[in-house]
Amino acid sequence: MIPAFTGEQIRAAEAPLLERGEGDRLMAKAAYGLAQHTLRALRERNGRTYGTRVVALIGPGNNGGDALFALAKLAARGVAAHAIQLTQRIHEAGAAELKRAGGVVLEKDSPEAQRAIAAADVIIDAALGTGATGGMSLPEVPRDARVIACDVPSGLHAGTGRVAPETIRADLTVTFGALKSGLVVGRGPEYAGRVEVIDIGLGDHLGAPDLYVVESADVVDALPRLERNANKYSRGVLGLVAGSAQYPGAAILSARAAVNAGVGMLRTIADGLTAELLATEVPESVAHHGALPANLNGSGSRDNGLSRITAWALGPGIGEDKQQQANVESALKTGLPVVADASALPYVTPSSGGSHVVLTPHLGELERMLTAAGLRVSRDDIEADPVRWARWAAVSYNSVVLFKGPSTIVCSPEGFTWVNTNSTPALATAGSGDVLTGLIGALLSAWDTQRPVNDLAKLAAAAAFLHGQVGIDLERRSSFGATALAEHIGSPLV
Ligand SMILES: NC(=O)C1=CN([C@@H]2O[C@H](COP(=O)(O)OP(=O)(O)OC[C@H]3O[C@@H](n4cnc5c(N)ncnc54)[C@H](O)[C@@H]3O)[C@@H](O)[C@H]2O)[C@@H](O)CC1
Ligand SMILES: Nc1ncnc2c1ncn2[C@@H]1O[C@H](COP(=O)(O)OP(=O)(O)O)[C@@H](O)[C@H]1O
Repeated sequence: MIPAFTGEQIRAAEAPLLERGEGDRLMAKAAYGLAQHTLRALRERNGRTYGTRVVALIGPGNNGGDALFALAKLAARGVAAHAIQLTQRIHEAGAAELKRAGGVVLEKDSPEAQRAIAAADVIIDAALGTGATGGMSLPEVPRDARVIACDVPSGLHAGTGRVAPETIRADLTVTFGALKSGLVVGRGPEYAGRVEVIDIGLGDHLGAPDLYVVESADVVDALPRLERNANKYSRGVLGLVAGSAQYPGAAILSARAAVNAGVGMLRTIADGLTAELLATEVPESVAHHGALPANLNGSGSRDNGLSRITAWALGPGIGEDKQQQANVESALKTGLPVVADASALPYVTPSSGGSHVVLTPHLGELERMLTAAGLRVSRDDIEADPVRWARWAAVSYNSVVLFKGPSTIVCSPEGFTWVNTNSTPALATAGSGDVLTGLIGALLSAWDTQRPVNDLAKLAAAAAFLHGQVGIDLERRSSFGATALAEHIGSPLV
């Protein structure tokens, strides 16, 4: 897990060091890291560093200071180093160091500045750092220049990932002290490009992180182990309430994903066309036709095998089907681990959530969930601060909330947050969420309900990582749809 922090948290960690007079040392480390990555970008782009051209956009604060010291180091290596002064005041010691090293400071609107920008191999964006959220006019940057953001792209909110209209897209963000949350959620990944973290020695001063980014090692830890003496029941039996006359395909996708993710047994609850298709397309599934008994925990379920079910996956493709809606309600009453998606989400109420419940809304569904919980929130509000609203949902529904999107945000009701950025826009295809539901369902069917809810949230985040990894792997070969995703969903598990 990679810990990520808000801008406020980073500045709080920095404060005692600044009080001890270590500000210059921190800035020197940041500048060194920025210079090293700029040299690497120059070598990649131009095959050399000597004689190349770097322009830095310099704002009024320490962010500009970092870049001025970095430019000075580049100038000393034979790089033509130009600082564009965007504000009346810039970091004085940094500007002096740059001039001493042979670099140049240019006025923002001067013809020299425009020429320097047009000829730049690399542009360093150091207008604003974590101390600001935009409102500064920035020059246009040429398309063929590499853009490196200093700490954060200027105007990007380091905590939320919200961007100002003028924010420039970077190819690389060199960030200092620790990863910032805003670089991995919201619009952050789109604007930050690749992110490199430079250790500047904040170490012990950093408190508990704002959130964690999931890595492949976390996935290995989170997945259930296959025991030598396993049998199909001990591996877990997933009850899948999915599909309707209108959307039978969603049930097929979820069922296929659950089977390929290694569920011990899949019980599908469906009728009509969905049931017929499941019988041929997913022969591993064991069908239950007709309505579920309203009281599944009562006597009578043993005969039809429903009592063997260890977890539920609810919602893909049930649409307006009344019987399937009633089945969702019956399944929720069992108190078994549940993943609820799509049309099942409205049946989870703020009081019926629980520590074994994973809710998987996309943006529109999250908005509806929050509204149903009595919170006044719009899509725009959620997009401006997705972590905040995913947390509100997790707390309001006392459930794990996995908020799907380009970055998937997973919150436990205890306040911990994990983010998956291991994904590709190729996953934005109809049915992709149904596959995720099947995968989470398969993992949940083997879930030990004695384990803490935070571990359940980690499991859900691991599922998002796997789903993303399969998308990335498939995309390398060709474009793909949800059927291929379901077909390969187990591939990173082996
Ligand atoms: N946090 C750390 O551990 C370290 C931080 N460093 C750098 O320091 C940065 C934070 O420094 P600062 O707090 O000085 O913040 P910034 O460099 O982000 O600048 C904020 C300043 O910009 C002004 N400002 C904001 N919006 C403006 C606008 N639209 N037009 C004109 N001026 C505007 C503010 O009044 C404030 O003075 C970090 O991003 C990082 O680059 C480094 O020096 C190394 C250590
Ligand atoms: N731009 C994107 N980049 C990466 N992943 C995405 C993107 N858009 C959507 N996804 C992922 O694709 C899946 C879509 O799920 P969902 O919205 O429920 O679709 P559906 O209901 O059609 O199955 C989610 O896992 C989501 O995280």
